[in-house]
Amino acid sequence: MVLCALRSSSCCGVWSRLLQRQARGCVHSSVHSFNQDGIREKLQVFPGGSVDLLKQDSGVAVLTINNPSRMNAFSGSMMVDLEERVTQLENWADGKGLIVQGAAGTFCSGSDLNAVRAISNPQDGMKMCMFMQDALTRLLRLPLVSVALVEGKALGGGAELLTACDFRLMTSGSLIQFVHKHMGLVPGWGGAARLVRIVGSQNALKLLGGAVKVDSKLGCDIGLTDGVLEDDQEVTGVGTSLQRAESWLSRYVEGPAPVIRAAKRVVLSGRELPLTEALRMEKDVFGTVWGAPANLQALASKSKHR
Ligand SMILES: CCC(=O)SCCNC(=O)CCNC(=O)[C@H](O)C(C)(C)COP(=O)(O)OP(=O)(O)OC[C@H]1O[C@@H](n2cnc3c(N)ncnc32)[C@H](O)[C@@H]1OP(=O)(O)O
Repeated sequence: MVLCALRSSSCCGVWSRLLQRQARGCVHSSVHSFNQDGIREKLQVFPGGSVDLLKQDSGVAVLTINNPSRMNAFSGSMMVDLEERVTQLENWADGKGLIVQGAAGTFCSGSDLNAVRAISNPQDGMKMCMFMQDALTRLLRLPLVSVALVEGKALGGGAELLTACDFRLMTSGSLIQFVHKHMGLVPGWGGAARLVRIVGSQNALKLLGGAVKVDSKLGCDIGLTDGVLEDDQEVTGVGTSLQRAESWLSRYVEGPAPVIRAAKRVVLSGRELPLTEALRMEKDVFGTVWGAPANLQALASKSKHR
């Protein structure tokens, strides 16, 4: 993953502290007394559905939230699945891009309400929340350019999930809604913190406080959505939504994997670190591409950028 790959090139500062936490396997391990194995066991008690990963030769993987009979709600075992898929992606050295989608034409309806009812005590709720914060923080920090493909509905935790990608595409009939207020909740999977960074605090407060239904137009207007795809049924001859999402993503992942992954790393450090630390990190990442094969090949070809 991004942090693992940078381990050798940085030994101080904020990243170092993050690296130490990551090395212990969890974003929260040094913040809360958080026993990941304990919560994993509790989550496995609520089975159903799966989170499926397809790694393609193109360097673009597809992660599918798959529980169609419950509108792709996250069962407990799917939360564990998600964390395991993120680990697989962290270890995928050739990867460049990631598309996160829901199965059967809808994105994700959040937590499985059956599991939510069964673990409604605050202690277990907070453990689940820390587990998902960890998995989604690591998803966002992957050295892959990631895009959420939103078809149908993204509700509650489903809306939080899409904020853990670099970009969001919506099909024209799709809807994003942070319904937490209607459930007597606020986001807990890190969705509020990420939303503020994407749309700013004013818009984030409107979306959370009003449980506003965000269609593709509003999504584009406030910067939550990066592109709109026609619904599959409205389109003939231009492929499925997934194919169109792959086509949209292709311009950002075209080229050698080390360069694309380096681009994600410098953006990530710019987004997450104080300037001095980000500059140090940028220098370290720069050192991994300067004089490397892609750089030497470009110099030898005397390329022009017309
Ligand atoms: C982190 C905090 C959270 O995420 S709290 C959870 C927030 N999410 C919700 O409250 C979603 C509640 N569900 C809904 O509003 C509707 O089911 C939506 C998604 C709009 C779909 O409506 P509609 O197209 O009419 O289908 P439907 O209601 O018949 O649903 C089909 C079956 O799916 C189920 N389902 C749906 N969402 C969930 C969920 N989050 N957890 C568990 N089950 C869910 C429905 O109960 C329904 O099942 P069944 O066919 O009645 O057995």
